[in-house]
Amino acid sequence: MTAGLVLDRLALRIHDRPLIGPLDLTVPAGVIGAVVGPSGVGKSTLLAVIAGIAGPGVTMAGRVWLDGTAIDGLPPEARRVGLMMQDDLLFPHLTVAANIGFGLPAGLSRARRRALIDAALAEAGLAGLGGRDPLTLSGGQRARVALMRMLVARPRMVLMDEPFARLDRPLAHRLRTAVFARIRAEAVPTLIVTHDPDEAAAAGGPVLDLQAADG
Ligand SMILES: Nc1ncnc2c1ncn2[C@@H]1O[C@H](COP(=O)(O)OP(=O)(O)OP(=O)(O)O)[C@@H](O)[C@H]1O
Repeated sequence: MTAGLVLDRLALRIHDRPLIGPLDLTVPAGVIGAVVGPSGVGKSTLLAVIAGIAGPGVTMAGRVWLDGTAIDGLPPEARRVGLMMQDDLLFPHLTVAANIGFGLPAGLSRARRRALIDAALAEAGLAGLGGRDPLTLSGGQRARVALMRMLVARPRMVLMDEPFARLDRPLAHRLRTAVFARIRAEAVPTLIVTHDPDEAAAAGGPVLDLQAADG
């Protein structure tokens, strides 16, 4: 069994048009791989296929393995993917604490939920801000809420689509360093879509450079 995420002769089509692949990639547990390539080549679609949330026009051949199990036939909720996107998509009508709590499994006691949320807030440097409306936070703070919401769900892999692209460079750099360290500590395989060569290098794992599929 190969621990981690394995794309095995994965090829994607959009309706009748080949989009990417066939390609192979192995991202071991605790390693962050980067997906790069020109705009429109299919980077976001690749992540959506791995997560099981691609639209009906997208078809795939090949297999997606996670820790030795083929996950490509599983419903998205069974894949246990943590997603972080450019727009962090925090729920504006929920408090910061409730946004993080949204990632927690059902069935926990109130006290346990509260303890986990407080620990996540403290880790993110947001202690005391749990009652705030997300729209009153800075971009960097919102990104940290999105990270903690993802991590409290204990994902088995992490997929990030330009999560820092909207932040200014110094902040993006600081946040990226912290997020990468935190994700490595979770020891899950991770893929990040990026246009930034520095970010791909900082990820440190394999780089998947997508080019337009021929024919
Ligand atoms: N469900 C769908 N139906 C039809 N076309 C789609 C669908 N999903 C994606 N596409 C098309 O597939 C192509 C790849 O899109 P995708 O967003 O994956 O590219 P990308 O490499 O992430 O681009 P960018 O770097 O600009 O974000 C685009 O031409 C897009 O319009």
